[in-house]
Amino acid sequence: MTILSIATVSLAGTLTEKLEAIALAGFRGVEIFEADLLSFPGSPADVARIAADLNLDIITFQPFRDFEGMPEPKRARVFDRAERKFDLMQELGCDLLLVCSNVSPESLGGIDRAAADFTELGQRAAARGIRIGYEALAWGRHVNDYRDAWEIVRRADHPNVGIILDTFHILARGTDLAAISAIPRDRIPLVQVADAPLLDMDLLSWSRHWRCMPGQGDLPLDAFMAALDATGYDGLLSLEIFNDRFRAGSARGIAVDGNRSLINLMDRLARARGKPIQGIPAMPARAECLGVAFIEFAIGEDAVDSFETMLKALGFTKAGRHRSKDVGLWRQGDIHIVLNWDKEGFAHAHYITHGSSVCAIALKVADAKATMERALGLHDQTFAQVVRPGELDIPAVRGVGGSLIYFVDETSGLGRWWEVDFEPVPGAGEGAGLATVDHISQSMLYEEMLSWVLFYTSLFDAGKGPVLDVLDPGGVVQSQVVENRTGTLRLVLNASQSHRTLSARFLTDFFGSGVQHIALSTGDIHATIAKLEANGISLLPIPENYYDDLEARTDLEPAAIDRLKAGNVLYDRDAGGEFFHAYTETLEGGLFFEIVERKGYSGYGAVNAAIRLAAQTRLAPTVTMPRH
Ligand SMILES: O=C(O)c1ccc(O)c(O)c1
Ligand SMILES: [Mg+2]
Repeated sequence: MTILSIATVSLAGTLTEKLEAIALAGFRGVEIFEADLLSFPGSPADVARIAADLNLDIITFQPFRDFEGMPEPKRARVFDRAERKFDLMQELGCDLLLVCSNVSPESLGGIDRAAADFTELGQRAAARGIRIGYEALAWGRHVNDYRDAWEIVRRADHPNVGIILDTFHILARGTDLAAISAIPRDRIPLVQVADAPLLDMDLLSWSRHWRCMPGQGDLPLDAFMAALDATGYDGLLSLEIFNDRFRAGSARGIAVDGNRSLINLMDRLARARGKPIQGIPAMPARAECLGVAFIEFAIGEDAVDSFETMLKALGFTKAGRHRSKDVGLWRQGDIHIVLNWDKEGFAHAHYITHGSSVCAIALKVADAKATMERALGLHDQTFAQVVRPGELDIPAVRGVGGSLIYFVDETSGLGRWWEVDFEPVPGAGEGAGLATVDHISQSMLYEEMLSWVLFYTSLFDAGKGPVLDVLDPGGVVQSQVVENRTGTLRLVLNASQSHRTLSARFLTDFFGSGVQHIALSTGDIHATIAKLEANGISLLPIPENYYDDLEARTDLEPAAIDRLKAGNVLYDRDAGGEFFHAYTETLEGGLFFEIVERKGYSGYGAVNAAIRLAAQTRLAPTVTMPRH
């Protein structure tokens, strides 16, 4: 049966905090890193007790370094050191020692020499009821390939000596996976799992700082899992993630992410092979997002007038009044905006914490119940509040910054949410040509970004784009897209390590992560902008220099450039077509809208982001409006 585990090195905190977070996140096993034990103010037996109380198995003690191929007299000393660690492991109640391949310049190569060392270590370990797992580090001095490690283990020919496969070391070097299926599964005591973004850097730094949870990076983990599955392996799967951000994050949050990432990985494998995996509960497939049903703003009573005025100016019409609460529904094209200033319930709590802001996003899915089931299976945080008679109970999970993501579908009646909850308000305005929500951009803490990438891509049938660096006058902002193939789910996640970027200042002003901008689509950006301007909406002014450069680097006619300039419209193009976009000036609270027109284009205008950020910074250099 598959047992999920994690190495203590993956998390922040003291050893006790780590163990508690690991147990709470649903892991059954833990790998104790030596450094965590050395800094623990108690005996190994104390650690064993804490783990037992938490119902955690200490599956491995690691790493044991620079063992094989040492010349005498070092060789004798290495065996003495191993015996000391066996003592410690017995106290710890752990029977598997991870030996990683030797990196010492003093070590001698030679497969038979290494094999002989492992035979002897196996004999000594067996006398203590201990097993040895040999792992090839990608930067090992003589052994850096799992195929060589396996040959050594095979020749050592001792039942207590096996091979530990670590996805990072194998995939980072692009090692061929075919040889995995030739390893008997009972010779693999442990498989360590880690992902990583593709980076052009030395293997050691890449491994020690940039590993991440499966699904957060770019390594071909599905191919590895398929090769491993061919051996029939169904034992321990342990996350071993060296990552600077995770070490600075919350142990509990990162541990939950880890568990979620493994469940998601195994769910992918189960689907690929068409057979469930023992020990991993089956769950519905990733949900297809069919679009944004509505965006809900929690606002103060005193802000209702100004918000409604702004929505009107953007071309929205009041379409409904909530039957029992201070909530209004506004509509334009297929865009629905809910304004909530009720004094009770979730929205109010959100307003108290964050000020006027987006408190919920409702997404259309094929089956809301199945989506919720998957969310539960992934340990996503579900949400429920008191539902008054006559109101719909819309299933929801917690999203970025404590906001909600609602799921509505067409099959369960949830799709008619507005008819149930709202009294229609007659009359329709002419609108400004805005048709759909194109994308939603969320700003968050740098440490959170990978968590939300995993959250979205494990729950929804969506992928992630590359991490882009965007220059803000106050620093660098990292930007990553989460989107599905049809473009019905498009999110842009932003975070920065500087405190002076617009994205970071949004977090400070807003008391947390959240929606910073909403992009609305139009079929004719020039007509839409003319309407908005006539309605008194100020668009973000774009400097002349931008248009001079655009003229120099594109084949756009001068008249077309003049038109863009007049409307403060930015331009981009890709293989699919053209993109036009403009921004409203920033509203109270740091939120703004983007107006976009896509003509076959599938990106987000990232080349223009620095221009936009500089323009916004010029308009709002340091002070922001009070929020309450
Ligand atoms: O970076 C290291 O030294 C190291 C140690 C132990 C491991 O299991 C590993 O994968 C890497
Ligand atoms: Mg490892």
